[in-house]
Amino acid sequence: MTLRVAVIGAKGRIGAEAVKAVEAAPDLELVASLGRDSELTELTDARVDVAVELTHPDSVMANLDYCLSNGIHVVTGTTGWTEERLATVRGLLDAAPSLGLLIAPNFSIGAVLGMQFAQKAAKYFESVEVVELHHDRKADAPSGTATRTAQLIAAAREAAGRAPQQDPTTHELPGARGADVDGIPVHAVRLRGLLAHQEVLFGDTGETLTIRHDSLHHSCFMPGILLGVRKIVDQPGLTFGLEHFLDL
Ligand SMILES: NC(=O)C1=CN([C@@H]2O[C@H](COP(=O)(O)OP(=O)(O)OC[C@H]3O[C@@H](n4cnc5c(N)ncnc54)[C@H](OP(=O)(O)O)[C@@H]3O)[C@@H](O)[C@H]2O)C=CC1
Ligand SMILES: O=C(O)C1=N[C@H](C(=O)O)C[C@H](O)C1
Repeated sequence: MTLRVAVIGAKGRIGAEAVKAVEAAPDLELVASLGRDSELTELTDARVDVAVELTHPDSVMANLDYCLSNGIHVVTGTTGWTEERLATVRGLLDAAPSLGLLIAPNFSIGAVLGMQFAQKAAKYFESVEVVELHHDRKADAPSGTATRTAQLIAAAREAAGRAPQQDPTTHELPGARGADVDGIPVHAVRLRGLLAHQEVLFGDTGETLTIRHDSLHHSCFMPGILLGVRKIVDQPGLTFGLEHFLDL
């Protein structure tokens, strides 16, 4: 069956790449491309099966509300997820139990593997810090990927019975030690010329381990997006993270 797909945020950096990827996929049909000035009713007019939502933290909730209230599955990579927002989308899904929603902090297979490796390493090291580096037009900090990575590391440390990291710093300029995500310091670099990069630094007596991933072109996110589109139609409810659709 050919899936009827829309891209919301079709003129953006990742959205424009997603348009090309969907058009090139033999089992998918691009039936709508929406920008900031488009009407969401275009989605229902075009009888969309799956919407790929790649916009902005300020607009994602309204887009998901429309889709999930109108029988459309969603794959989104937009950032800005909080517990409160997740509770809202769970409510929308409860009212539409046949629909699926994939929220993927990162669609790149390498980045997902990097997060998994970091989660695995977490219990073995006393110290850990996350450094994410992105292009200078990024709307949010820290990145969705870094936030998720830190959350996974913190959960793995807690499950292993590791005490929170001690930081003896008493004199600092505000921000010098990064953001605190569940007890893990996360540092955000913004630099023209970069795309999306992350280093997870682990340290313990006499050794360090660095897990680094580099996204060099937006094409790296496309296999994950296409996988999400194909899988989400058979996966009702909320799926958080592309790893759930991979054989890891
Ligand atoms: N999960 C992942 O793997 C990835 C996630 N991302 C995330 O995706 C999001 C988009 O990133 P990026 O492409 O770099 O950002 P861009 O700013 O390049 O693109 C966003 C696009 O969405 C459009 N837009 C804004 N509001 C709406 C709306 N209400 N309806 C429709 N379109 C809208 C913007 O229009 P206009 O140009 O008029 O403002 C713009 O074209 C970010 O949250 C980013 O972090 C990015 C890369 C990978
Ligand atoms: O804005 C971006 O570019 C990216 N956003 C996502 C994030 O915040 O983690 C994914 C990737 O890092 C690119």
